[in-house]
Amino acid sequence: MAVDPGPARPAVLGQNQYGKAETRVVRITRDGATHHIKDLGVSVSLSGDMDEVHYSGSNANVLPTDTAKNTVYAFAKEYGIASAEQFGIHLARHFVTSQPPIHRARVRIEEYAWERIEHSGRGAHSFVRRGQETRLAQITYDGSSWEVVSGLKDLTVLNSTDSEFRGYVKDKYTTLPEARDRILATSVRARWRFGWTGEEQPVPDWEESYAETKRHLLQAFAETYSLSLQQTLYRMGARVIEHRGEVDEIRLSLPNRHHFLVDLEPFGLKNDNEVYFAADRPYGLIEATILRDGREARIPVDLTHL
Ligand SMILES: O=c1[nH]c(=O)c2[nH]c(=O)[nH]c2[nH]1
Repeated sequence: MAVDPGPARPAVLGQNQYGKAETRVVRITRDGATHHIKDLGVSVSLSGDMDEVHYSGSNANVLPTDTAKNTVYAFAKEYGIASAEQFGIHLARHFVTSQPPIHRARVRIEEYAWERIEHSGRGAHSFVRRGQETRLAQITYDGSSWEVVSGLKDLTVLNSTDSEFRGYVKDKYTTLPEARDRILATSVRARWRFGWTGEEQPVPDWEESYAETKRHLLQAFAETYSLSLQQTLYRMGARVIEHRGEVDEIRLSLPNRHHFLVDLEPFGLKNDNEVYFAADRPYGLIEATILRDGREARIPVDLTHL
């Protein structure tokens, strides 16, 4: 008897693939007080004998996309991330050789590069994202008086240790575990207003002032042992006011770019503060103005429109 060819299909399945896109994995490797960071967005696309899941809904050949995500995290722990290419080769080989229905795996990786923040504090666990910031300036003149506000946005920084968050209010909706050693990461958005209002006063060296203000923001971030992002924010602003006499006021808007430890216990692996999931939203948003004592606050509260 001839094999049943199944129902005639007027609509035939063409190319198909599936997987988990943009798994954000941050791998910290600790070499004593010197930390190394790898930060990747990994997208896995698998294809092979996948007709049935489309035609009949049978999942018998389907490795869940959730498993693809878990594999990325588990491999980051077990094998480390020497390079994006090596990590991708490892993953692609795993999917094709361990699952007979999967014939092809494509792994696309975006790597976000970090540089160390040079500073005089202890440890080497402070990083700034390469590509860096956009500089901003706003100048206002009414015929007699000047107001200059400078600033920056998208200056992304990360401390892989020396950050805690504990002792906060707990109500019946609080589930956040206290953290004694967490990653602290943010994209700095800042505006600072100069005391200079007119030509009779010496004009600040704008280029030097920008470079130094940025340097102080970075150094304060790197050198503060953080009990909260609020405390770090205050230290960043205060350091600018303390060191840059030309600046009267600074406003900082700091998104708390949460990095959650991945639970690797289900795979029999211990996560010793090594593998993190970098969440993009929602994020905490911590904002404040720091003023030279006696000066007036004039920078708008909402920095998005300045
Ligand atoms: O530094 C922090 N400040 C907070 O106010 C806060 N809230 C939260 O959930 N995590 C954090 N972290």
